[in-house]
Formats: sequence, C-alpha cells, structure tokens
Amino acid sequence: MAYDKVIVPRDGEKITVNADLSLNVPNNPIIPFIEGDGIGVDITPVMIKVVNGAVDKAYHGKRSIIWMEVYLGEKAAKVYDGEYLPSETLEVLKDYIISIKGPLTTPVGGGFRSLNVAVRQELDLYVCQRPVRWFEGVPSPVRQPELTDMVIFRENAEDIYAGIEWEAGSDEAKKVINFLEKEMGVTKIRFSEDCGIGIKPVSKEGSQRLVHKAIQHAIDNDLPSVTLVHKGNIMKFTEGAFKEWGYEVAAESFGAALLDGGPWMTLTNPKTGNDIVIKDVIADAFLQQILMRPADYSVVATLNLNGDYISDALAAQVGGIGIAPGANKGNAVSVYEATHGTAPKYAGQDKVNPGSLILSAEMMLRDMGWTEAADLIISGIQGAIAQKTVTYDFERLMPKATLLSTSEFGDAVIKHMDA
Ligand SMILES: NC(=O)C1=CN([C@@H]2O[C@H](COP(=O)(O)OP(=O)(O)OC[C@H]3O[C@@H](n4cnc5c(N)ncnc54)[C@H](OP(=O)(O)O)[C@@H]3O)[C@@H](O)[C@H]2O)C=CC1
Ligand SMILES: O=C(O)CCC(=O)C(=O)O
Ligand SMILES: [Mg+2]
Repeated sequence: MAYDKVIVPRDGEKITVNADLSLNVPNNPIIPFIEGDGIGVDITPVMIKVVNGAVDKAYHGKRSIIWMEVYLGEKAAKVYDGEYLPSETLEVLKDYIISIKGPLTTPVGGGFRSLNVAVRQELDLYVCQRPVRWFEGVPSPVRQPELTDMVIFRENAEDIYAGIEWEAGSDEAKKVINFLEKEMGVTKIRFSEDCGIGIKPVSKEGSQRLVHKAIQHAIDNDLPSVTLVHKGNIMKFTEGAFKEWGYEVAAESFGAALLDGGPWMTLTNPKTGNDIVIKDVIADAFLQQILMRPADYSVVATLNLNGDYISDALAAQVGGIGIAPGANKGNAVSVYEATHGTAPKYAGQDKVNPGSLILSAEMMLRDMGWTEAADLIISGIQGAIAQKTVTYDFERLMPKATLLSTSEFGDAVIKHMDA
C-alpha cells in the first residue's frame, strides 16, 4: 500500500496477526518508529542502534529489523503541513501491528490534550503495561531496591483521560452545573459560579478487559498475585466498581474462589499449579506500601490516573524514569514507549538516559518472540551499569562512576551484550 508521506522500505515484510491474536513475525519485519519530540532526537537513534546490534549478534544476519519512520508531534507538523496527529500515521501503526515511539509534547493551544493519549484512544490500546524492576548497581532511594519487582497494568482508554471537561465560567460548565443542580438534585458543588467540571467515565467492559489481561499475564509468567488498586472508598461507582468488576472477572473467567470469606480471591495457575492471589488495596495506602512492603506486590491492575502516578513513583524506587519502559497494547496492535516524557531542557544535548526506550524495545523483541536479542539487551544494560559507565541521572548518584552521553551509553550496552 502506498502512503502519502511515509516511504515503505522494499526489503521488509509486514508482521501479521492470526485469529487467536498470535503474531506471524517474518525474518525481516518492517517496524514503524516515531522519533518523538524533545529528547526523542537523542534517544530514538540510540535505541535503533542498540536493537540492531542485539539482532545482529543474536541472529548473524538471518533476521533484521527494517525500520520505517512515521510522524507524530512536532516532526509531523513539519511533514504534514501543521498536522500533529496525521491520520496516515494512525493507519500505518494499525497496519504494521508493532511499532515504537519516542515521547511527544502536547502542543500548546492544540485541539487535543495529549498526542500520546490520543494515539492510545484512537487505536484502542487499552493496556499500558509498565514493568518495574531493579538492575544491580542502579542508584535507588530505597534500602532494598531488589524487592521492587512489579508489572503495572494501567487502564489506558478511559477515566479522566477521556478529556471530558469544561473550563470554569464557560457556558458549557454553567450548563452542566445547571443540569446537575436542577435535574439531578446535586447540592454539593461548593462554588458553583466559578467551577470547572470534569467527567470520569469508567465502564465494566473497559475495566474487565484490562483486569483480564493482568490476570493472564500473572498466569503466563507464574506470578503470585494481582492487586487491584483503586480509590473506591471515595469514588464508589467508578473506582469502587473497577474493584468489583475486577473480582468478578477473576471469578467468572478464571474460576477464582473467595479466600477466607473474601473479598480477596485465589485461583490455581493452570500452567504451573501455583496459587495466584487476587487482592485489592486503596490507592493511597498502596503508595505507602510500595515503599514499606514492596515484596507484597507483583502484578498491579489499576485505572488510568492511578496508573500514571504509580508508574513514576515505582520507577523512582528502581532508579527513576530514565530506566522505565512500557507498552501500549490493544487486542492486536501494540505501540511501545518509555514512561517518561520529552524532558525538553535536555533536548538535543546527547545527555539523557536512553535506557527506558531501549528497554521498551526489549519488551517489543520479547513479544515478537525474538528472545535471544531481548536477552542480549538485558545483559548489555546490566554490563554497562555493572561497569559504572552510565548517563548523568545515574552518575550523579553513583560514587566513582564514569559519565557517558546518550550515544556512548548505547555503545556501552552493545559492547556488554556478550557478558
Ligand atoms: N508518553 C509520553 O510521550 C509522555 C510525554 N510527556 C510530555 O513530556 C513533556 C515534559 O514533561 P515532564 O513533566 O517534564 O516530564 P519528563 O518525563 O519529560 O521529565 C521529567 C524529568 O524526568 C527526568 N527524565 C525524563 N526522561 C529522562 C531520561 N530519558 N533520562 C534521564 N532522566 C529523565 C529528568 O529529571 P532531572 O531534571 O532530575 O534530570 C526530567 O527533567 C510534557 O509536554 C509532557 O506532556 C510526559 C510524560 C509521558
Ligand atoms: O501524554 C502526556 O503528556 C503524559 C502522559 C503520561 O504521563 C504517561 O503516559 O505516563
Ligand atoms: Mg506519566
């Protein structure tokens, strides 16, 4: 298929999806990439170099990734005459199934709030999967960072990220407030004259498909628990319902039974025979417990806003968002991306840590079944950190470390791939 601005390489093939959602990955898959704004220009080429290095080392030319640039954000606005979110890009991301993106700035005054959120919603990438693990030697603010080993499953399509809100004083806000007061009997809007209004949609279907994926991940990876994190004591019909629907899907789809009379549940992992506990915790208590008792948590399933906060908080425990990977996943299509943003003050300085995007690519390779290349990336990162050859974010906290630039760190990762 010919696109308007995207040049499809001749020497690659498409990844396709089977009816059971498994992937057919050719030996020369075309993978679309989005450079990203801000530090995207620094980290994306380094990620590509590291991935190519791992694939070459693992498969000696029998497999290779054929990269295809597609455009979103500021670069798209240049290529597509002012369009930040070209429909062609969304089409390519859908057609090619697996892709990877750098971070994007939300344009000031644009018609949408966040391009990143827009991509997730347009492609219905309803899972934001963010693993949090510690690499030996990474500086951490906690005493035993090795105890933090979790995978966040953040709902990615609903909640306040739907962007349904009206500015204080606007006709729309007044209209909604009027409706709430006159027709819904609401008496608790404290200052109704100057009040912004936001709506938080949370559905049964949206909650259950997310929790289903989280439980399946625990089964596939033989993990001991899935924790539903919510603020259901305050937001009963959104966050509270998420919890109820989560337990319901555990019982109805996976045969979970009440543990000691409930509400916690347990199920037997059909693949290993081990128990998986399904439990829940209120979000504020959870933020305390991840510091005090991180070993109690493994898979975490939560709503969109909680997941956003929890992602950065947990990343901090294992070294910060310089080393926090992620993936946005739908039923077939996935877009891999780091947890961090565009860090504009460092843009173009060849300074920041490319680890988050490299580890996002490592997740991508593993999901493609290219585990040998994925393993090499892990050993390369471990080796570079063990030698204390790191970027500024680690170097400033690590005694006697050698400061590397973004590109030098990428080269160090490649150098240590055999380690
Ligand atoms: N998915 C996405 O594309 C996301 C986009 N954004 C967007 O990014 C922009 C900037 O957001 P902001 O709130 O500043 O958050 P950022 O995540 O961009 O940066 C915050 C801080 O985190 C640290 N940091 C971020 N990335 C790295 C890295 N690769 N290596 C080392 N340290 C890193 C830096 O800390 P220090 O100063 O201590 O060195 C940086 O100042 C906004 O427009 C926001 O909307 C935000 C989050 C996600
Ligand atoms: O899109 C944005 O600007 C922020 C998104 C974000 O913080 C996240 O996905 O973690
Ligand atoms: Mg965030």
